[in-house]
Amino acid sequence: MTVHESTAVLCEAVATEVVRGLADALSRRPSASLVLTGGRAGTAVLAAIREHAASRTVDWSRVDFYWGDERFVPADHPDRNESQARHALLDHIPVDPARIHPMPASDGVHGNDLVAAAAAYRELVRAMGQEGFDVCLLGVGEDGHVASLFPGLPAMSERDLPVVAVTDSPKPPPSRITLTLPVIRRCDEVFLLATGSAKASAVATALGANADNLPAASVSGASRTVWFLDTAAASEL
Ligand SMILES: O=C(O)[C@H](O)[C@@H](O)[C@H](O)[C@H](O)COP(=O)(O)O
Repeated sequence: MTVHESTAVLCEAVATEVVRGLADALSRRPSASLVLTGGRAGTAVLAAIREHAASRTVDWSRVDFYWGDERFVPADHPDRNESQARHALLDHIPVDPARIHPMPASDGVHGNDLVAAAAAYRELVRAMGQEGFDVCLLGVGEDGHVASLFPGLPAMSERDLPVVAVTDSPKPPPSRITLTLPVIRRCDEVFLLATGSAKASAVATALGANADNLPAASVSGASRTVWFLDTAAASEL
């Protein structure tokens, strides 16, 4: 766990760790993979990566970009995590377009068929085999959700399928696609992001003795799990 005095300092710290993790993976393999998250903190981290001095040390053309979750809305809808990620980072670094793997939109090849769209992304993730993603970013919600895994909802109980459809998200919009716990737990490094006093209760619960099955308390990386907090989000620890 690391605590930072401001969101800007937190984002710089996360950017440093993401760049390090990707560069390390690329030193060992032909490609690396990064799972992006939606939300304000997740998007601010992407902008920090864009501005980061060491960002140039990463051969971005060898990085595969996936999403932890996505809102099932039209591709040009402002709610799309993909649009926000492209604006904050992907449009500004030398990526290989074929290595950007957005979750389907509701006006894509699967039309408004959320189940088919989730199944298509499931096959994409399955094609990775048993190897996990290298780095996974997860914003933490006020209720302790991560990705589109919400407390007590069915997606939290999925232990087989790596990707599922969500139709009952308490955080609008209701229809989403999300990675599930088993595939998140195969990620090598998981970085959880929480800023602001509204997250303080969820953070304290997730890191406390009675986390139960809070989604944010249920995820971990295969080799490393780091909580990045600002002082407000850490204020109830
Ligand atoms: O698609 C989404 O809504 C996000 O993936 C979601 O999991 C988000 O990361 C958290 O709700 C935190 O969002 P904030 O950082 O905006 O509070």
